[in-house]
Amino acid sequence: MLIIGIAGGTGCGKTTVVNQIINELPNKEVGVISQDSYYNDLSYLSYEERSQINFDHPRAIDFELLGNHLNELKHGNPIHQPVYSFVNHNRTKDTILTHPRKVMIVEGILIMTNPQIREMFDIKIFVHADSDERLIRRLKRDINERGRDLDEVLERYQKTLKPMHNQFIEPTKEYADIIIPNNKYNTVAVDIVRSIINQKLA
Ligand SMILES: Nc1ncnc2c1ncn2[C@@H]1O[C@H](COP(=O)(O)OP(=O)(O)O)[C@@H](O)[C@H]1O
Ligand SMILES: Nc1ccn([C@@H]2O[C@H](COP(=O)(O)O)[C@@H](O)[C@H]2O)c(=O)n1
Repeated sequence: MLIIGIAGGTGCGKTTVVNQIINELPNKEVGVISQDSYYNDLSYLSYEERSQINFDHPRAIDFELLGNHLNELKHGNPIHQPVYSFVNHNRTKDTILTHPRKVMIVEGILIMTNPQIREMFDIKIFVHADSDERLIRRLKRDINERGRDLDEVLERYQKTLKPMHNQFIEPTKEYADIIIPNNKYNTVAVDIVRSIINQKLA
């Protein structure tokens, strides 16, 4: 199994790049794991308490479960990937049965901050977009898709997102084998990653 980690700040376009990469690849051969599925289970907190959590700090992620799941997949076993609700700030009761594939892509802002997880990646990719571009995209996406309003996104950006990005996420760029510039759609970089995957699948 080839495991590809794709990191980068919020709004840099990780999900979009992953979708572009897997588009046109046989879906029985490539699987995707999202770090968002591995936010800690916060069922013991009220909604108000959950909304105060710093979701951009590495301790917000259940890396133990993510590591166990990647190990299971490596050993050929299926996993039950949790499903996350951004609206409720919590895991749902649902899971997605995820089967091992020849190529597994793991994407998320913090996946390269954890040494054990980082070591599991055969290829490490960092998607870069400038912070103003990321903020604009994040605003539009969170308002349209994640049930947020303007003040909420801007307050989170100033209080946690920006400092956490600078402290934890941006420094992981140094671990990357490939950095994808993504201020604009980057079809050349996507084609290169897809051809690496095709070589593995051949
Ligand atoms: N290169 C790009 N140019 C313009 N908009 C983009 C680009 N890549 C992604 N987007 C848009 O930005 C938003 C955030 O992208 P997404 O892939 O969800 O980022 P991430 O997963 O890194 O948070 C989405 O609405 C997406 O359509
Ligand atoms: N309940 C939550 C949990 C996380 N976030 C934000 O999601 C961002 C990571 O997801 P991307 O798709 O943007 O990579 C992260 O910056 C968290 O602030 C949230 O808003 N609510």
